Amino acid sequence: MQHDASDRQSGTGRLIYLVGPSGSGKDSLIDASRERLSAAGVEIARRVITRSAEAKGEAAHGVTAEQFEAMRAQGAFAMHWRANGLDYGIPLQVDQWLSAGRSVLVNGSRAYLVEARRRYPNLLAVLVEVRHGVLRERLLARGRESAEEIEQRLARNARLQALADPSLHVLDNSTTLETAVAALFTLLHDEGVLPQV
Ligand SMILES: Nc1ncnc2c1ncn2[C@@H]1O[C@H](COP(=O)(O)OP(=O)(O)O)[C@@H](O)[C@H]1O
Ligand SMILES: O=P(O)(O)OC[C@H]1O[C@H](OP(=O)(O)OP(=O)(O)O)[C@H](O)[C@@H]1O
Repeated sequence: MQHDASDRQSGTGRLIYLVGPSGSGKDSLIDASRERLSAAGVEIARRVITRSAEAKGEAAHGVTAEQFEAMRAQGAFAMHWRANGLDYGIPLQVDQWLSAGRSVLVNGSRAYLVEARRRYPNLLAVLVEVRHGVLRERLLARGRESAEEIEQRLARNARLQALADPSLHVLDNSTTLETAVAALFTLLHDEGVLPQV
């Protein structure tokens, strides 16, 4: 089924497009917010990634490159991109949720933000940031990537930081996850995604 921009905006649901460098804590923030988001009626998109299912700390659906290409060719993705040597896809189900008036949180890509905004003009772009130096520590502590892959992620971050988009709402995750979760919910209330309390 083909969708155009007006189809994607027809519901009242809001796309919450969460971005930030690899290692800034997007997955951790999503996991720590999952129950509260669900209770508030916000859906969380499950990413499809060409990363092995055994990879630590990942709630995504791991597929082979061939499976990903077959899914893409069948139109299974609302959005997809390639980064860090991996393919990432966001299931088409996101569009059904939005059309039904449900807000949806997506773990997105900064490099894909312009295209995401073209498709979903009303999206809420949220940037998870950490203080200088923390990123390297977090990536090393996560222990999922090799030293070379970590350096590539840090270099990608340095390139993408230079393109910072002023419309991004910044959430700091340099301290505790609880602080970042609280900041996310404050933002969702302030932006009208969730009712004011
Ligand atoms: N506020 C925090 N304090 C300490 N460690 C954190 C915090 N947030 C995330 N981490 C840790 O940092 C690493 C990277 O987090 P992750 O959620 O995988 O980042 P991303 O999804 O952005 O790549 C993980 O090991 C995670 O446990
Ligand atoms: O254009 P960028 O903003 O750099 O984003 C590129 C990709 O990296 C991030 O994934 P994730 O944090 O899961 O990366 P990882 O594979 O290193 O965990 C993000 O969710 C994107 O899918």
